[in-house]
Amino acid sequence: MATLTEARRIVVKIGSALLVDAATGKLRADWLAGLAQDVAWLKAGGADVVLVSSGSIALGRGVLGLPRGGLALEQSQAAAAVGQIRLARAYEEALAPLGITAAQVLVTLEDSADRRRYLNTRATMETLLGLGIVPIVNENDTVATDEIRFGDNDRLAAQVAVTVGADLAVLLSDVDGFYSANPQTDPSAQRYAVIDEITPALEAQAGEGVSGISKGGMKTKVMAAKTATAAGCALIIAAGAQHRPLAALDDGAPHTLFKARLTPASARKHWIAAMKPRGAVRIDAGAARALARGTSLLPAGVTEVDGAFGRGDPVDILGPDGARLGAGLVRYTAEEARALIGKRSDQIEAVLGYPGRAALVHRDDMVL
Ligand SMILES: Nc1ncnc2c1ncn2[C@@H]1O[C@H](COP(=O)(O)OP(=O)(O)O)[C@@H](O)[C@H]1O
Ligand SMILES: N[C@@H](CCC(=O)OP(=O)(O)O)C(=O)O
Repeated sequence: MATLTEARRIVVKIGSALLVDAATGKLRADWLAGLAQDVAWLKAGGADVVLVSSGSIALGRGVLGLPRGGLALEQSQAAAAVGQIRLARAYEEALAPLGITAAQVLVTLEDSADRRRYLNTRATMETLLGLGIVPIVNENDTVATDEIRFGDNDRLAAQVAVTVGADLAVLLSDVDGFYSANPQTDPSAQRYAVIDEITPALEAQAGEGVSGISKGGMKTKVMAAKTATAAGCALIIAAGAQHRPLAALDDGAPHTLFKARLTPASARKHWIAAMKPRGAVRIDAGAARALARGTSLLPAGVTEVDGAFGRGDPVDILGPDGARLGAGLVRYTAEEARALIGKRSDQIEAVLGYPGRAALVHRDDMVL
């Protein structure tokens, strides 16, 4: 299990109520400065950090002078457009003094449902993290219609955690964990410290939020925990309102930990193995030996390509005798793969007319 200081890649979700003062509609800049220190501390310990931050609507509605209470979809989208620019700037200004570069990433539900967009998002996030940058993710509220919305950043955070293969997600909230009932309305509610398995009975204990500027309450947090833990990512719900909430968590502040059910790598392999193949590549004996040693599949070892697949699609990997060795996500279209049969890596650019990638199927995307 990954605790805060052991985790290698951490997604932290920040709710609107933490970042924006409900009474004034203003950003809580001192709190954000503390959070930036927490991020710098985690990065100094060697972790990659992704922030999923709500607050665009809460910030924007203050600027636009919109009344309290529910907003029409167009109003919240307009508020998000105004608020998001301020939100991104606030993170940039909080992180820059600590030598950390922030990047803004706005996504919709479709970006995780469509495999190519999903793989693209993943590649971009990987590049950003490789450069030491902290991506600040939010839903692209201005373009997302109701049907294609997450609508709450709890589930978005879990999706981001799965996408980047995080081993820990932390949902910072106005409550310090998951209780047997809503503690704001039921004083006898008890906080769970550790949850190994999310049962229907447990799920039924999660209620809506009551704070007014937040979305989803505990229901979406438990749904997020289900998504994350099934993909090998532990999830913590903790209170975020205090100064430096992550340092406080490390000092033993109360929280609820949902344990991961698999490692991120094994969860990914389960996912790949379960996909329906869109084609097949046959490989030679040398390539089969190389794959068994754990290397990626290069075009040089391919002898035949079947099917009409696109980039990122699952394909079967067949041995020289046609026996199925495994499956993987292919990095080229069927047409490109055919053109690359038997080619060395230094010939790829000449064949395709652009540099391309060395591996046809990367070992992280392969299950044997
Ligand atoms: N079983 C529960 N345990 C804890 N909090 C709960 C529970 N059921 C409902 N809640 C409510 O969920 C709220 C947290 O969610 P929410 O208001 O959406 O905050 P955030 O902005 O962090 O997403 C709590 O303040 C509480 O009112
Ligand atoms: N994307 C929306 C966030 C919606 C949301 O989940 O809010 P919250 O419950 O405060 O985390 C925004 O930036 O306002």
